[in-house]
Amino acid sequence: MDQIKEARVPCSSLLTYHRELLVTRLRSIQCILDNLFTCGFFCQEDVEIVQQTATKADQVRKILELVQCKGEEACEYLIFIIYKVCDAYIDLQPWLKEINYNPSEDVTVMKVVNTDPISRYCEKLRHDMSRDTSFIMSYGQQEETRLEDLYTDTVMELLNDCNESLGFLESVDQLLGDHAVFNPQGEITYIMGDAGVGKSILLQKLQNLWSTKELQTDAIFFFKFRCRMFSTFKDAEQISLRDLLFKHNCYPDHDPDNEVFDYILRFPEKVVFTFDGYDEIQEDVDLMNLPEVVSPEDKANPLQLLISLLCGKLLKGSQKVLTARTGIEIQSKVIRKKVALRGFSPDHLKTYTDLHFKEQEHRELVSIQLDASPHLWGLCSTPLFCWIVFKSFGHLHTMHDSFHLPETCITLTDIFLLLSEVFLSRSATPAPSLLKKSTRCTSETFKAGLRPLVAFAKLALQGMERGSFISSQEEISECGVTEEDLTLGFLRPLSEEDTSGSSATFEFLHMTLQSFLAAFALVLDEQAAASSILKFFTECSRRRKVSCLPLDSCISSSSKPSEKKPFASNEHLQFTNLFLCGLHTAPELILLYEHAVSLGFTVRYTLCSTRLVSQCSARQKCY
Ligand SMILES: Nc1ncnc2c1ncn2[C@@H]1O[C@H](COP(=O)(O)OP(=O)(O)OP(=O)(O)O)[C@@H](O)[C@H]1O
Repeated sequence: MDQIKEARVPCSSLLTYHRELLVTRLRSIQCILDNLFTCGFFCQEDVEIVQQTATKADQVRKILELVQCKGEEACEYLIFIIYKVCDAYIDLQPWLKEINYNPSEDVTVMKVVNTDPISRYCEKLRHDMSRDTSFIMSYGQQEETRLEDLYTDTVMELLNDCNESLGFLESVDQLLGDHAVFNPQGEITYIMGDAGVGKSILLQKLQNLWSTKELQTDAIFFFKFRCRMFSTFKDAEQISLRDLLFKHNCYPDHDPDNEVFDYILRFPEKVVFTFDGYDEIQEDVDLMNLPEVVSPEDKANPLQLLISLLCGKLLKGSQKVLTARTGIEIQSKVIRKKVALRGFSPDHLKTYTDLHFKEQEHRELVSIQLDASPHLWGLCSTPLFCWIVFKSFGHLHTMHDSFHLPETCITLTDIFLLLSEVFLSRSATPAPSLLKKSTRCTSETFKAGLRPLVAFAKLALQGMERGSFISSQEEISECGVTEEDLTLGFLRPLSEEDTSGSSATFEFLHMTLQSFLAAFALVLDEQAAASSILKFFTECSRRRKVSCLPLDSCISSSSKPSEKKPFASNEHLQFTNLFLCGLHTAPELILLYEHAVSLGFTVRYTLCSTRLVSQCSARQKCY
């Protein structure tokens, strides 16, 4: 052991011998100064001497000079700082390997505090990411569930460029790995799936795993975006890549020299991006006529920045995870790996049931009903619908001591009517007493909740018509939704990162709920012309063939869609159409119509039922 110690090259000699390399590669001077000062090797005057030196290279020269004057222990400690804060001194890690650096026992007991802006920023990112992803946002502003208490794996099928199966992904932490990569040149991991199948939650899980260092990746930066945010900027608005990353995620503190952004530009492979909901992009910017963004210093339209990032024209080498609804085509040459989400398998559903219901008795009751109804079972393989069904089970139990869904409750329209009933009953019914539960009376709940229901439905329809999933406070008030109504659960607040504006904005709990309520509004609208109820049918048949997205126009010269579309996909409109079909037979609606008429509403029930049935009977099987 002593012999090994004697054989060591003194650290002061190493600093002399490799001086030139250190001068060119040593960055993050402040962290070195902070630690040398805290450990007593440098006094305040030494620190000031270094800080007053003009250039970075001269500052390093000064540090080396001073450290060498302080003796071998100080030199050894300097190298130890470089070794310990490896993220900040990434350029010097090969050098440590080259000199076969191994810290001595004496130095390892000394403390090194990481005050490097890059490492501090990574810590801040992880901290914020953990805070933002630890809960599943649900039930308006009132209830939140811990992600770890409810997250259940879903079936994740790996596909090749021809959409042939390459097997299944076993767990989310392997998502960024090399398994099933069909195109190593591509940089996008593309996740697709139907509405409510769990794409956003999968990303949330991925982000949460990264925040706790459980994800298999050496990425130290993680930026998350919802694609719809890119459509909320004004056409002429231009921002820099730096602002896009920092203002819409988290800002680096104490970084006067812009070291964090420089680092990101130098090491893009250390960055992971998630872009959720590519189908939600409103393509009303003429991308073909915008100049390509290739310089990270240039300001550009945010949508253009997004496309440049996805195509690898900006931050080439960074890893991108992109989600979109099934049916959105993206060229294979930019895709590295493709994953199709297929929802809960029977085993997943069992796990989810166990997580959702704490009482064994409840679990059994739910399982019996699921087993008895293949249709309900089918709906529950989609996590969103499963969540609604289970919430409704819970509601029925709390309010009415019943644990049975009505026999009719097997279509998606029924499920959303039940959800609406659950929401509306929150204001209509007083808190249930422990001893005496009220009797469930659906029609009474709907009657009592007609005013807020009509207001939410109007808001949903207006959003659909102007092509938006986001509502401002003013729009909400204009439709007659009150402060109190907001607590029912139909809407949830959007975080500032998801929008470009600063005032409060809201979205419906899920886009399918907006589609459902829009259908509701269509059948209740007393003003609109009779033909308007079918307007989305016409819209959908007109748009069916258009499926190109901005990414296509960026990476190839594919023809530009001829029409201006409010959304890249019109699935939300199709949902509305299908809900219209479903609604016309719902018994709750018949009662509600009667009530609405007695209150002076003119409703189109008869009209819509006759017209829609003839138009859509083929499509309404499960709606
Ligand atoms: N893996 C999961 N474990 C538990 N619950 C889930 C899971 N996936 C989804 N959910 C439930 O379903 C709801 C909807 O999921 P999510 O928003 O991720 O769907 P989506 O595929 O992104 O839908 P869309 O395409 O409409 O945006 C979640 O809020 C959550 O309650």
